Amino acid sequence: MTECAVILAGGQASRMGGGDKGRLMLGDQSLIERVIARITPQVDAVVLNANGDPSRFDDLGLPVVADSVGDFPGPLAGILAGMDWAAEQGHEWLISVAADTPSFPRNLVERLSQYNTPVVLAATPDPERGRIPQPTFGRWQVALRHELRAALNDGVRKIRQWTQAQGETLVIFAEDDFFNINTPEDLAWAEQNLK
Ligand SMILES: Nc1nc2c(ncn2[C@@H]2O[C@H](COP(=O)(O)OP(=O)(O)OP(=O)(O)O)[C@@H](O)[C@H]2O)c(=O)[nH]1
Repeated sequence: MTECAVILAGGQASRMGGGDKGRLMLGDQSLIERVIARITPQVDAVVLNANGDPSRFDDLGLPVVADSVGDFPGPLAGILAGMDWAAEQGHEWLISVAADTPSFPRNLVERLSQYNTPVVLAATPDPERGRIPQPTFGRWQVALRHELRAALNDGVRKIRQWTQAQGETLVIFAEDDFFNINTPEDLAWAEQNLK
């Protein structure tokens, strides 16, 4: 079974002051270069989800797909864009990862693919809440795209509002694997703590 992945880079990065968050440098590589390097060995094909002029990503050598629903509707629309691309390419399953999370697990796809339920999400352990879903990191059955499109057209925006209705499976990973970079302070922390 072939797996493909979408890198979600379609946000506005407002907490970072705008622009493409994935282009921020962390050490000698940008966030998105780190994400590409980490996901590529885990799947058969990778597509980038971003809005605006796609030619600004030409140097990355990946196909680029934009959101097809509204203006900045959130990552669920990026997952739909990835699913539509996956369907065109003949893939049955799609992995999603976020462009602002440079150190996600190297065994992400292996772990998520152990479950054959239509939606499988990564989660991290939490002493109080038990687990915290990381809903931009998931494995999605591409055939769900028609239902997802309908939900987005109905105004659904929160990923888990939709995934819980699909009977999501949560897979627990180690606590610090999904540190994501939202603010300049996060980037400074990552420069000190992430390799
Ligand atoms: N396709 C798509 N992806 C999005 C959208 N908004 C956020 N994302 C992606 O979802 C992930 C988490 O994004 P956030 O950090 O919550 O949002 P952001 O827009 O990147 O940053 P803020 O504006 O600071 O919240 C990142 O990979 C974003 O690129 C959107 O409207 N469309």
